[in-house]
Amino acid sequence: MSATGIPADLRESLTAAAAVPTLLVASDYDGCMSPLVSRPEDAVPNPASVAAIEAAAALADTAAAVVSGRELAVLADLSGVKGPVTLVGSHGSEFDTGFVEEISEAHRELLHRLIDELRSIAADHPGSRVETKPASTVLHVRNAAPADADAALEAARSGPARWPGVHVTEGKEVIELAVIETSKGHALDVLRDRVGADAVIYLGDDVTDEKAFAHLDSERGDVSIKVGAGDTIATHRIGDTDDVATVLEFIVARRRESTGR
Ligand SMILES: O=P(O)(O)OC[C@H]1O[C@H](O[C@H]2O[C@H](CO)[C@@H](O)[C@H](O)[C@H]2O)[C@H](O)[C@@H](O)[C@@H]1O
Repeated sequence: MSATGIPADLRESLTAAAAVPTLLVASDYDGCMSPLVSRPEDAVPNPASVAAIEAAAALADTAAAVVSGRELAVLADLSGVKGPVTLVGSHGSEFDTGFVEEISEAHRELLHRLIDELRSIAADHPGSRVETKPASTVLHVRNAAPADADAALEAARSGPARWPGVHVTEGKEVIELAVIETSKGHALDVLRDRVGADAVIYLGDDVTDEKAFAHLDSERGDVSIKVGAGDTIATHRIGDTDDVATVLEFIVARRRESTGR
């Protein structure tokens, strides 16, 4: 998609948002800034998206953020995105100042039990693997044969996902079990308040991004953009990670025109 290929209604919404006094532009990482790949540690970002989000953050009265399910330190490492872009990890619960909810000893103890349990499920289903993060653990089945993937996910759903205190999110070829509640929507509220944004633009592709979309309001000028297929409450949709770069570049160009810098 070239800039001229951006759907007319989305161009109109982005142009209006780019003209507000203070703007926040935020994107998800995996599936938006970075194409989905087999191994989570190989998820490198699209350089054009990195350049555009950094350019947005450098503009007057404009803030930019990447809000990801990744652990914050891993997000910083993998994305290579530099300040003044704000990075938020762990599905909106991990800021550079720490977690929005304190991770207690009881949380840590539960997390260890969850990791042990998911590792034992993964061992029984070839091709699946376990990712660990400070407040959650993820069972990945992208590289498992379909029957193994289904069986591994079902074992997690009917087992540790039902334990008390466990917060479950099913994403793209994953089930994630967290010991605290997470919300990208809450993260956007915090960022909006922090910078006093008059409008927020957010791009996301996965289930946890729906919580972010739910905190946006097109009536007040916010723009929600779903990337790829799947049900969504977002008001706009684009195709893939290349389109994300195109949209971010379009926002920067329009914002430059409207701020005159
Ligand atoms: O909120 P996001 O930035 O989109 O992070 C969501 C999860 O992304 C990662 O998993 C996904 O991407 C992997 C690499 O492309 C892919 O292999 C996997 O199937 C996807 O579900 C990450 O590993 C998770 O920790 C994030 O929660």
